[in-house]
Amino acid sequence: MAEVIESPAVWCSGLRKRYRKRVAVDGVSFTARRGEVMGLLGPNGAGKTSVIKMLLGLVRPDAGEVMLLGRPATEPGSRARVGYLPELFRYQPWLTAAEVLDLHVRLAGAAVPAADRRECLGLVGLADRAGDRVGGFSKGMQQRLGLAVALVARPELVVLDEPTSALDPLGRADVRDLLLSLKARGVAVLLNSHLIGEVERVCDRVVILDHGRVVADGTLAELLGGQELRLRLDDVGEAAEKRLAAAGVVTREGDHFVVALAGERDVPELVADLVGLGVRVHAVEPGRVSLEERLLDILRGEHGSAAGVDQRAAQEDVARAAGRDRRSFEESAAGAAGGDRRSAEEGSA
Ligand SMILES: Nc1ncnc2c1ncn2[C@@H]1O[C@H](COP(=O)(O)OP(=O)(O)OP(=O)(O)O)[C@@H](O)[C@H]1O
Repeated sequence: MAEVIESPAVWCSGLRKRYRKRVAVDGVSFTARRGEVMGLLGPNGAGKTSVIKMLLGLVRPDAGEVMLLGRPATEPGSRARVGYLPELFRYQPWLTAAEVLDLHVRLAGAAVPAADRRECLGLVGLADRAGDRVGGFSKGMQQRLGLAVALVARPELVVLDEPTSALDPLGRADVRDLLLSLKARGVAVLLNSHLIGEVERVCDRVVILDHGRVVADGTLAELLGGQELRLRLDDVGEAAEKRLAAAGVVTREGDHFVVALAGERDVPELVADLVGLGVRVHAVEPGRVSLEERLLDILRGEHGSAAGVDQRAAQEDVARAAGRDRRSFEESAAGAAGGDRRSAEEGSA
């Protein structure tokens, strides 16, 4: 029997966009698979929203091709199974939340039973506000409504441009659960977010953009590399040092030994060996390079380079050892996220 190969949720190749003299997107290519949550990361102005808008036909690319769910994005029908939450969202203030959903269901030409529409509002925590006018909604409630709009027609691909920018921590946790439940149902999600912790928790794969180019593309495991172990030890003799070195590359951080585990995953055996060699073991903590550290590493390596780094070089770059600077990119980026707003084409795909 012939193998059925499912088309990717998103495939794009060589996307370019210039706004007057400014090159916003400079040859972007990537693939997002079905049932995968893919994160789009990068600093302000990197081109993330421009890429998203080109994928959805809201901005015309100067060059490049896009396929959505196996169909060329130039076919209007290719967006029928795509849900979209734009970065800047505004809904008709005179309509109720339920009416906004009804309108979008009609625009999508979808047949969604009333019970499913109500359920969708419930999913985003707006069940008891269905009959209230949107004009009286807080920003976070409007963003929740935007999520319902993106999800109501049961899309196979959901594109979310900063879906939690207006949400409180509980709302963010709700969205995380929502994304995981979409993934469990085989829905593909493309997520643009500055909240790196959020991306790290839910994404299978990450594409990092900088200056309009892809500077890294891979699964979290590929980007973050192997596991680290932090051990607080006393009385480490020569034999114990050798045993540690056999487990992986060892660095010292104060009274901690940090071991980048090279294949060895049997931590209890390592600890037992160390104890056997007379070492006093005070603490053993798992550690992994965070996506935030990796992102900063990549972006710092990139800035100022004239030619940009190709994806393979970038991936080799990210496979290198742990990041150094622990400044919170998430906080600074989230704070800056509201800073560079332009008029944007809005709407549902
Ligand atoms: N409509 C537009 N007209 C002119 N320049 C634009 C327009 N849209 C985007 N740009 C420029 O293109 C570049 C990329 O912008 P884009 O919004 O895609 O970045 P982003 O990565 O989404 O940024 P942010 O994280 O700040 O939302 C920026 O330099 C921006 O000023």
